[in-house]
Amino acid sequence: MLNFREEVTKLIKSEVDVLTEEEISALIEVPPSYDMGDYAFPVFRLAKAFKKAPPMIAEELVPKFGDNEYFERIENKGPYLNFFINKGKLTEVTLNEVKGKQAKYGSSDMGNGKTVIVEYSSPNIAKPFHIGHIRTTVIGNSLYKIYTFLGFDTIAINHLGDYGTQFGMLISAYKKWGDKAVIESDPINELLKLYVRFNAEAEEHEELRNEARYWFKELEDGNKEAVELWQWIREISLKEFNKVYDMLNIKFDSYAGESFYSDKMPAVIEELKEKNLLKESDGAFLVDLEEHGMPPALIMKSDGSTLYTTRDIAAAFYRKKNYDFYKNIYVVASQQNLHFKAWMKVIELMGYEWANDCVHIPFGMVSLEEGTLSTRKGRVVFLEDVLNTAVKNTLNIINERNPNLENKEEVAKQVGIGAVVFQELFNQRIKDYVFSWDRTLSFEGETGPYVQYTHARISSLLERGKFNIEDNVNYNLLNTEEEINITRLLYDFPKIVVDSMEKNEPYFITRHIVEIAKAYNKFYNSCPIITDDIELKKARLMLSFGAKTVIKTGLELLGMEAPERM
Ligand SMILES: NC(=[NH2+])NCCC[C@H](N)C(=O)O
Repeated sequence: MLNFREEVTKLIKSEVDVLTEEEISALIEVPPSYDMGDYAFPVFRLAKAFKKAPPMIAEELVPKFGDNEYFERIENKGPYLNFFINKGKLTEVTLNEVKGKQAKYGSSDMGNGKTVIVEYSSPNIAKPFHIGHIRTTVIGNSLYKIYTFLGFDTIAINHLGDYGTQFGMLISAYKKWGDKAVIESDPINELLKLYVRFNAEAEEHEELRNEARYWFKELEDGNKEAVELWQWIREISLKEFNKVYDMLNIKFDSYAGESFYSDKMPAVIEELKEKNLLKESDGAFLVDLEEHGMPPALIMKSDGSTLYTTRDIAAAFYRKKNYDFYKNIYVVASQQNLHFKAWMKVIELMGYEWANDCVHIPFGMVSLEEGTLSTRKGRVVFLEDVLNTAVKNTLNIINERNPNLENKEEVAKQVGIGAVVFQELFNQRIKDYVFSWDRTLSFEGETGPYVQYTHARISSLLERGKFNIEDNVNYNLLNTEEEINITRLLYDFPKIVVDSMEKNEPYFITRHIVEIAKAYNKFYNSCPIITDDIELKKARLMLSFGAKTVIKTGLELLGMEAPERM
C-alpha cells in the first residue's frame, strides 16, 4: 500500500541532500491535530548546512516542492513544514487495498517465517483454573494471532504445571483419602479439595510435608504407582482445562509442560557443574546471582529433586534446539518477574547469547469488584463459571433487545465470551484492573459488545444496500469529516498491528477498533448511506465495507468472533 510517510520522506530528500532518507524519516512527526497537517517536518537539523534560520529554511523549501498528487497542501509554519494528505488519494489507496486484500488487510510477511514461540496459559494441574489465569490465556492467544498475521511461524505452547511438590501432596492425599469415582465425577473440584485438605492437615502434622516430598521424589525416580497416579490426574485435569479452551476457541501446538523436562534436567545440571556455575549449600545446589543483584537460583534440593527454575532452564534449551526460535515469549504474571530474570541470567552466564531472545511478557492482576462474582467453594473464582455467567447474562440482554434474533444461544456465546476477552485486552498489560460485570457486558461505551454490535450493524446495512464489492467507486465523494476520520483509522490499521507486535500489546488493536466503531457510528448517524444518489451510496457502502472488514480482523486478532447479526 502506498505509504504517505515515505512520500513525505522522498519529497524532502529531493530538495535536501544533507540528510539520508532514514534520518529524514526519523524526524517526521505526526502533529497533534489534523488541522496542523498529517505529517510535519522540523527543519532545525538543516540550519547548519543551509546557514539560515529555521523559519527561513522552511519558507524557502515550500515553493520548491511544487504540486504533488499525494499532498493537497504543503505549508510552512515557523520552523516546521506541514504536509496535508490529499484526501481523495488517501481514500482511494486505503479502500482499494482493503477491497483487494479483505481479511488479509493489515497482514504482512515481515516475519519472514521466523519462529516465534508464545508460551501462555500454563495452568497448574490439580489446582483450579481460575480468573487469574484468564489474562495469560487471552493475552497469549492474541499475541499468537498477531505474530502469525505478520508472517511469523508461531508456536503456541502450554507449559502445564504438571510437576513439582504439589504432585507429591496430591499423591499422598489421594492415597489417604481419595476415591477414584468421586474424583472422576468432578475432577478439578475434588482434586482441589484433596489439595486443600492436605495443606490444612500439614499445618498440624508437619510430617505430612515430608511424605509429600517423598512422593514427589518417587515420581521423579519413576515409581510405577506414583507415575500412574500422576498420569491419571494430569489427564482428567487437562480434560477440564480443554473445556475452557474450547469455549475461548483456543488451541495449542504443544502441551509440553514441566514434567516433559524431567529427563532433560540432568544434562543442564551437568553443564552448570562443568561451567563452574553451581555452588553447593547445605547439600542443595544453586547458582549465585548476587553479583547481578538477585537472590540465588535454586537448581536442585538436597534430596536431589529439581525445581521450577531447573525445569524452565531445561525447557528453554529444549526449545532452542527443537524450534531454533527467533523469539521465545513467556506470557506470565508480573509476580514472576524475578523468576524469569534469574533463570534467563543463568543461561546468559552459561554463555548463550540466545538468552536475550527469551522474553518475559508480564501483566498485572485482575481483582474482583466487591460482590460481582459469586464464588463457589471458598474464594476461588473459576474461569469456566465466569465465562458461563457472561454467556447467560448476554442471553438475557439479547432477549430484551432483540428477542427474535436467530441463533440466539450461539450469538450469546460469541458476545458473552468476547466481552470478557475484550475487557482483558482493553488496557496496557501491566496495569492491574478490576473486573466489573456491568462494564464488561454493556452494549454501550468502549466494550466488546459495542464493537461487535457495530460490526453486525454494518453487515445488515451492506445487505440492505445490496453492496457489491465489484462496484467501481468514485472515492472523491467520500469527503465529509466523518468519512475522512474513518478512512484515516483504516489506513492506520496495518501500522497499529505492527506496533502491537513490537510492544507485545494487543490493547493497541482493542483501542483502535473501538475508535473505528465510534467513528463509524458517528458517520452512520450523520450521513445517509442508502440514498437515492447511486454514486454516493456506492461510495458510502464501500467505506462501510472497509470499516466492517477492519473491525472483524481486529476482533479476530484479539481472539474474538464477529457475529453478522446481534
Ligand atoms: N515457563 C513458565 N514458568 N511458565 C509459567 C508457568 C505458570 C505456572 N504454572 C503458574 O500457574 O503459576
